[in-house]
Amino acid sequence: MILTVTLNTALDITYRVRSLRPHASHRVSEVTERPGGKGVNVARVLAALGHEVTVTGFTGGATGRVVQERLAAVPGVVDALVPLSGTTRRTIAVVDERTGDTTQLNEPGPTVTPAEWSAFQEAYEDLLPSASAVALCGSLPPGVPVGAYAGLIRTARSFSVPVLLDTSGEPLRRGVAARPDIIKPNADELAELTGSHDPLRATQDARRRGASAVVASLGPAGLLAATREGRWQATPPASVRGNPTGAGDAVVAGLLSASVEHLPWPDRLARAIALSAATVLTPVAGEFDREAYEELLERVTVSGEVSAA
Ligand SMILES: O=P(O)(O)OC[C@@]1(O)O[C@H](CO)[C@@H](O)[C@@H]1O
Repeated sequence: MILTVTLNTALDITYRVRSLRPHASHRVSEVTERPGGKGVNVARVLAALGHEVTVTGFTGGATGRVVQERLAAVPGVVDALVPLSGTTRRTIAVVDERTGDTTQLNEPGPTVTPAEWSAFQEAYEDLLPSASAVALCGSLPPGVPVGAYAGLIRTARSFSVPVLLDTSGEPLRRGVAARPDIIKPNADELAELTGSHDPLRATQDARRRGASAVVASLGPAGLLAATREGRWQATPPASVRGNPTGAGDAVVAGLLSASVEHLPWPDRLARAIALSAATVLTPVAGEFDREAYEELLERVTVSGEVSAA
């Protein structure tokens, strides 16, 4: 199975409003609720692609129960979430129907006690022997040490399980130094990590800092990958309009799915960018339009060069 870790799970609430304006009161035309947090979205996409997936991280309180009930209804996803005395957070995405823009409000999440953090690390070690790959995704809730991902990467390596890290800020910086197999920053996260706003330089710099492969998601410009095997850029056939929440999680799912199938990098990137674009076309994170995905996969462009041996 593929293991996804979401330490800060969430109940993702999406509101659609006619037109979002600061200082105004709004009527919500549609509300959707989904189990979320980045690794949960990754798991839902992987399961839809036919992979066996186990979800771990923390869950607690009434919101946590809703997240678990909703997850139980997703075929192919096994729930291995660790209980928490605090309450799982909510995130709110507000979609402006007029412009299609999305505004995201993410709660910080519940405080994790040292005993709960230890319980999680034990559960994680028990899951690793059955994992073909692990994805460490999203923000850290209060109480979890800032070097948490670095530690989880080292533990995965001791079990010879490849790791993809998708986070930001200091947890990303420390995680990169622990030498993950893949990181997937967006342009801002990459610039914050390296201090460079030139994506080409920044991806190379992030590799020098410890990541074996760097796949930067550059929004409508697609994906830029720097790996040991070579460098590539993957672009969708045309820019797609819709809800971008979860587009990065679909990239992670595509990369993991293709890497456990041992596909070459250009195929991994093609799958990732097609899934990401197909996710933008659906109104909520963690879901994608399969027909659109298959059609986009035929038309994505991957250009680049293989490194000299
Ligand atoms: O606060 P984090 O952990 O960085 O991000 C959380 C989150 O906004 O990311 C997903 C989209 O990628 C949403 O489903 C989710 O709630």
